[in-house]
Amino acid sequence: MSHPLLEIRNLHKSFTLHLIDGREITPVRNVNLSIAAGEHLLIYGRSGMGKTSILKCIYRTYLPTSGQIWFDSHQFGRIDLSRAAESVILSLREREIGFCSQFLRVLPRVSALDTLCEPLYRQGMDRATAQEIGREWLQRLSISPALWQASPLTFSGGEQQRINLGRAFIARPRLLLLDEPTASLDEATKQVVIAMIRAAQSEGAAIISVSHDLAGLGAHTTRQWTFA
Ligand SMILES: Nc1ncnc2c1ncn2[C@@H]1O[C@H](COP(=O)(O)OP(=O)(O)OP(=O)(O)O)[C@@H](O)[C@H]1O
Repeated sequence: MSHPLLEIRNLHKSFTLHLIDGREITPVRNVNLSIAAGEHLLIYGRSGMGKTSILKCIYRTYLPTSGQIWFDSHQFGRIDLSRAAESVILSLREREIGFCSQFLRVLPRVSALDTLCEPLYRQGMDRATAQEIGREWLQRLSISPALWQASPLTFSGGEQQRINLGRAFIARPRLLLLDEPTASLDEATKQVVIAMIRAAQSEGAAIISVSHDLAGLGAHTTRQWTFA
């Protein structure tokens, strides 16, 4: 592999279950993996094993219990995401690392176009330019123009999922973390999403997907890792 963009060493994540006698569980135990630009790694494994928790540790939604997550940042050089300051993490999320969770968090009364463009607004891009890019993405995502000014709150599950993915992709992050990107999509929509992921990969993004879709998405990944 060429020089890794991300390198995880001995990652552990434990949770204390305060509501159940303070018991501790450690779903993420001694995880080591790395990924280079232009690669797509698929993490596969039984439900509840800790796959999503790995993505959340990388994105720092979760603070790792121990281990290191080295990221080769454009802005900050090689940096350990498990120890980086909050301000650094926020800046990386704005410019270098995208995350698509399984569920879209929608603000009421905000249109699909603005929901999609929000990562560009946050970068300081002017609204007209951002919306031009946003409209291109809505087209690419096969969202009907009749829905562009509507709130995604009223959208179908598959439409919400596409807006959610678009938000992760629109700022062209160098590292994309995708949690079940093809779940709950019909075949045609799944192909749209797979094409988007492949395009990001060919533009040099490193992608880590957590997915049960070995036959569909899995066929387009460069590596698969069974997490057990
Ligand atoms: N914030 C949290 N607090 C307590 N326990 C948690 C938390 N997040 C995850 N867990 C627990 O950690 C374990 C792993 O969860 P995780 O969501 O990472 O699994 P997964 O492999 O992604 O599952 P699935 O394939 O079903 O999405 C589960 O037992 C879950 O209940």
